[in-house]
Amino acid sequence: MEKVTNSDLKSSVNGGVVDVYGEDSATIEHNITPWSLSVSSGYSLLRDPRYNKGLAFTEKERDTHYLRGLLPPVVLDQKLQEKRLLNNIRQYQFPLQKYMALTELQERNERLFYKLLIDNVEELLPIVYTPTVGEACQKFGSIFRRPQGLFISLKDKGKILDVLKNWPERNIQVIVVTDGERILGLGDLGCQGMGIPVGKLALYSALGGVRPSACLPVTIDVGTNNEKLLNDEFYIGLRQKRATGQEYSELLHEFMSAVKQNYGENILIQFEDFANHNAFELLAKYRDTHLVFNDDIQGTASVVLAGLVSAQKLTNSPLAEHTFLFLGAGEAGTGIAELIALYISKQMNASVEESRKKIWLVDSKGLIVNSRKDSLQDFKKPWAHEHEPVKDLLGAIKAINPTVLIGSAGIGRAFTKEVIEAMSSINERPLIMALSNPTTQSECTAEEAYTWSKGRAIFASGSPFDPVEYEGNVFVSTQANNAYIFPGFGLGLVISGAIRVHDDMLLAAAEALAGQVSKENYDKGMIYPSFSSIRKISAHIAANVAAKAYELGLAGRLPRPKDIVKCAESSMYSPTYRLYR
Ligand SMILES: NC(=O)C1=CN([C@@H]2O[C@H](COP(=O)(O)OP(=O)(O)OC[C@H]3O[C@@H](n4cnc5c(N)ncnc54)[C@H](OP(=O)(O)O)[C@@H]3O)[C@@H](O)[C@H]2O)C=CC1
Ligand SMILES: CC(=O)C(=O)O
Ligand SMILES: [Mg+2]
Repeated sequence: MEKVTNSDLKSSVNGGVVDVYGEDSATIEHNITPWSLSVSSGYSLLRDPRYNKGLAFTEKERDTHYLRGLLPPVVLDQKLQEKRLLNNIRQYQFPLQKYMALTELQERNERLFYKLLIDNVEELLPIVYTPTVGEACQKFGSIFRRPQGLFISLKDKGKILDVLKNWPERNIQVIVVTDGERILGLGDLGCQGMGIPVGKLALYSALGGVRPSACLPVTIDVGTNNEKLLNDEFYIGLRQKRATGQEYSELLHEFMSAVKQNYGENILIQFEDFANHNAFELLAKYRDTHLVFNDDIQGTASVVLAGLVSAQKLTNSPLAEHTFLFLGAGEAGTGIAELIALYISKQMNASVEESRKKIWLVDSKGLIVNSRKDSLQDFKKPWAHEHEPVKDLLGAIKAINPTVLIGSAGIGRAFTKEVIEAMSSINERPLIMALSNPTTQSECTAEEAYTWSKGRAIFASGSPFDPVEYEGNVFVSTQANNAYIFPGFGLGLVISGAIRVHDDMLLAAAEALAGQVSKENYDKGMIYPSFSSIRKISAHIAANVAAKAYELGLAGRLPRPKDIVKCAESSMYSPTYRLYR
């Protein structure tokens, strides 16, 4: 097995660009940033989240690093610190208080934050991620304490490269960027969408093992059309309507160019929570020139496909024999539909066009059918099949007889009792996914799915639900959430030095995830593995993605490691404290 060293990562991740900020090559005409390196000690060491260990500094470290007297006498190990923090977090009544406490910890002692998150992932994921992160974004202005991530606004036009240079870390491997227009199913939250890239990148490190210092959250503020926020005195963003058209695309283009110029060819840019009209366009525009990945379109597709592949064990019928119906034909809905069609086409040796025929989508105007084709957005057109118009979901279920129902409309409680009953009357084991986030927008609860289907549904949801007891049986639903995919997917791109994302990598990631579902999981009715083993899962996803990158000739990091799973595992960030000399 090849050992991954920091210098390997440095040269491959930045595409060989080591003089990142052009300081060495700068001529007298170029402006440079006067960054300087210094060794942290004393009071400033305690205030540096990356190196602070709080009460865990040893006696020797306290002597060497001028900490005597700045800490009380006790020395606690990381385990005890973790226990104390968990106790404190559990005392808070409201999830938002827990979110704020965890954010403060991240800002105070980064390694302890990640240790706590990794060791208690099932308990804390709903806090740093959906559903609580949604509430945090809604109230971001009021709870704002210290800025996290990089804010780029219309005011920075022409200066985005300089803004990037203000970020203190140089060896960035992953950027998650949003413009805040479609935050979960909560709509336009403008600049307050920053909670999402921050949360996603926390998962990149905790779940996928990408070093926190290599992660850069970015929010591009082009205004907001959310009147409530525009009138909110605590709103943190630009107080104007959203820029659109040329003004929008020029700013985004400047950003995309500056990122590549600053960090090189191998920087991964994950688009997150853009409204669909921009999301599809940005992906199409940059997928051939940048290492880009749209989490809502592609990551969601991969995670849902994994769940469907894994569910074959419970339904006893191959994917090609299913009929799929979606409520919601946007980024998530059409992204998933397209990957299912690609998967089936490969399985059946059929064309993608042929494979699309068993996949139907409903949007706000009803079933997508041929007679609507002229007025449809481009990304919906492949799904316009020959059928008479059907106005609503229940009508579509009756007309199409689906075996799988997937909710991706962001409309809470759209899977009514009638909908679940209709699915249960057609299928012995109806497969139902309520993908919309946060919990308020979920198409139905786990309890509703199991109760209304009389315990027959195979159910997964975007946001988590507690296990449900129904007629003496306990049903454990799992999360169909792209959080299973993007951390390992990104790690796979990073360790292989990939230069582009290919759809076959999404299939490879889905197969790796499906392969991690155990008999024990199936016995409980789960179609995804438990999040408690997510680092192992991520290593397998990363390995499959990296292997695909090598196979497709898209990997820049040569030679190919012999054991890619081990390579992925050994590349993962560990938050255990280090000793300071
Ligand atoms: N679990 C997961 O991992 C993920 C979950 N999601 C969730 O999926 C949801 C949708 O996201 P996304 O696809 O990006 O959003 P989009 O805005 O791209 O798509 C929403 C779709 O829902 C349709 N819709 C809206 N209202 C209704 C209605 N009343 N009846 C029928 N259809 C309706 C829209 O129709 P029209 O086109 O006519 O306007 C559109 O097709 C969000 O809640 C998001 O949180 C997203 C990504 C990942
Ligand atoms: C999970 C996610 O990416 C979303 O709901 O947008
Ligand atoms: Mg998203």
